[in-house]
Amino acid sequence: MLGRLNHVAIAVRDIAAASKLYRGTLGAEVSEPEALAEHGVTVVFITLPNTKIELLEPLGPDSPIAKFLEKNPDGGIHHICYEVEDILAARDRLLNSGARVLGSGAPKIGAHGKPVLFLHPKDFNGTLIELEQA
Ligand SMILES: CC[C@H](C(=O)O)C(=O)SCCNC(=O)CCNC(=O)[C@H](O)C(C)(C)COP(=O)(O)OP(=O)(O)OC[C@H]1O[C@@H](n2cnc3c(N)ncnc32)[C@H](O)[C@@H]1OP(=O)(O)O
Ligand SMILES: [Co+2]
Repeated sequence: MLGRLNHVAIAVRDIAAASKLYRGTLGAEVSEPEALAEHGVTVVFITLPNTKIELLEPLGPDSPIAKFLEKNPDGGIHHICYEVEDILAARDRLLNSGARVLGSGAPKIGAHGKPVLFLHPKDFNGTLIELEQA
């Protein structure tokens, strides 16, 4: 079911400073910040030869990133995103297996304009998994 690793997401307090670090110190290609109010994040993507790094800064009062940073003050790896060929078939397979699909279970549109779903970290070795329609 799982396709390529689409991105690894890192929660940061200051996305401008983190972008400068990746662009300057690490010499990486970093996109411009994009506010995704419906997800409570400001996001940039760092393009790598084989995948991307997603930097996430809290946006708004109910951001999941703000809550994550309360427990992880220095930031850190927030989630990993796998591509799937058919996100609805993937969702149904996961639900049938007893795994928790977060939210209503209906995919939302993510930063790449594709449908995404999230799976509860407690069901997957303490790792928040995002699935994105390939
Ligand atoms: C979609 C746009 C963009 C894209 O790529 O396209 C993004 O990726 S946006 C990313 C931000 N959106 C989300 O993260 C949505 C999914 N997340 C959630 O629904 C929540 O954050 C959830 C359910 C993972 C946790 O929320 P909750 O309010 O329950 O917070 P708690 O601190 O109470 O967490 C409960 C429990 O889970 C552990 N936890 C929380 N976040 C993570 C994490 N990122 N990785 C691993 N574990 C996590 C937390 O420590 C708690 O464990 P406990 O042992 O009870 O302390
Ligand atoms: Co993501």
